[in-house]
Amino acid sequence: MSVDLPTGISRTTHPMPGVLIETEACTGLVLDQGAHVLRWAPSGQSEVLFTSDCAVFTPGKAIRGGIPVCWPWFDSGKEGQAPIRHGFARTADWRLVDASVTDGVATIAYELTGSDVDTHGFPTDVVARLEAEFGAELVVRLIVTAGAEAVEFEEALHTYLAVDDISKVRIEGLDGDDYLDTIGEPTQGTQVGEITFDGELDRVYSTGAQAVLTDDQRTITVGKHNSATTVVWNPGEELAATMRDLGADQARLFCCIETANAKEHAVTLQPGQRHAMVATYRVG
Ligand SMILES: O=P(O)(O)OC[C@H]1O[C@H](O)[C@H](O)[C@@H](O)[C@@H]1O
Repeated sequence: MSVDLPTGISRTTHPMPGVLIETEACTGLVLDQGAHVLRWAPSGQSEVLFTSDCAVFTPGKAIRGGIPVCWPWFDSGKEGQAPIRHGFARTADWRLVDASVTDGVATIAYELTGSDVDTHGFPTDVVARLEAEFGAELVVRLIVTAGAEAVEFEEALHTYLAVDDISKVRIEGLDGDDYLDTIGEPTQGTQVGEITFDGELDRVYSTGAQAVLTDDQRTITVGKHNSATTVVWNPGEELAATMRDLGADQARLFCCIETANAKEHAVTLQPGQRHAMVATYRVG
């Protein structure tokens, strides 16, 4: 099915096939691979999403930046059983099914079903839909509809936010929330006050709250709905130096705040049931 594109939305092949959004409110880019939102800049703002200078744009390879969609598993899965780390969705080719501009807001919708990809044993009749609304705010919805059988999955909108200098970043909103620190042997903790960064940080928070990131330049608010997990990640210079698609100098330029349902917050749907997880991004 080919989708008619209204003014403000056009096809692109750079850096991979996808759709480009150019409206008065913002610019943006979504790639067909992974239904991957790679760029969003509201008018008057610099790019909100980070992309590594060393990111690899090769079909079938994960992309270091933007908003990778992790589904139906997060990391190595709830019990470490995932056949593909972070799931198959982020490297699969999704189908563009809708594109519209209403009241200056551009909306893009992609779908992925079991006939589009090797699901590695995950039920093939489950449908994943990614909707992204590009305006002065960015709204991203991951909507999953179960097929003929009950299904359990994890999910994350693995968002790389561009920051000026990670050592100056503060994240508010998670004070008092429990987390699993996944560096080395996992340990439980409870957040006290703001999150700040001094080297590698990798935590899976149990929380339904919004997170507010501030650096010297601006504030980015990540709101959410139907999400019981927030993952906060920065690899720090040492680990980043070992990652071919990142590098030591890039680690200070981003912070991941991931709207998710992972680990004990995995989602179970009964046959035919639907679940929509929503992340919203606002700069100011
Ligand atoms: O390198 P990737 O597979 O893209 O994963 C990148 C990161 O994703 C999440 O934030 C995990 O919590 C981290 O442990 C992981 O390193």
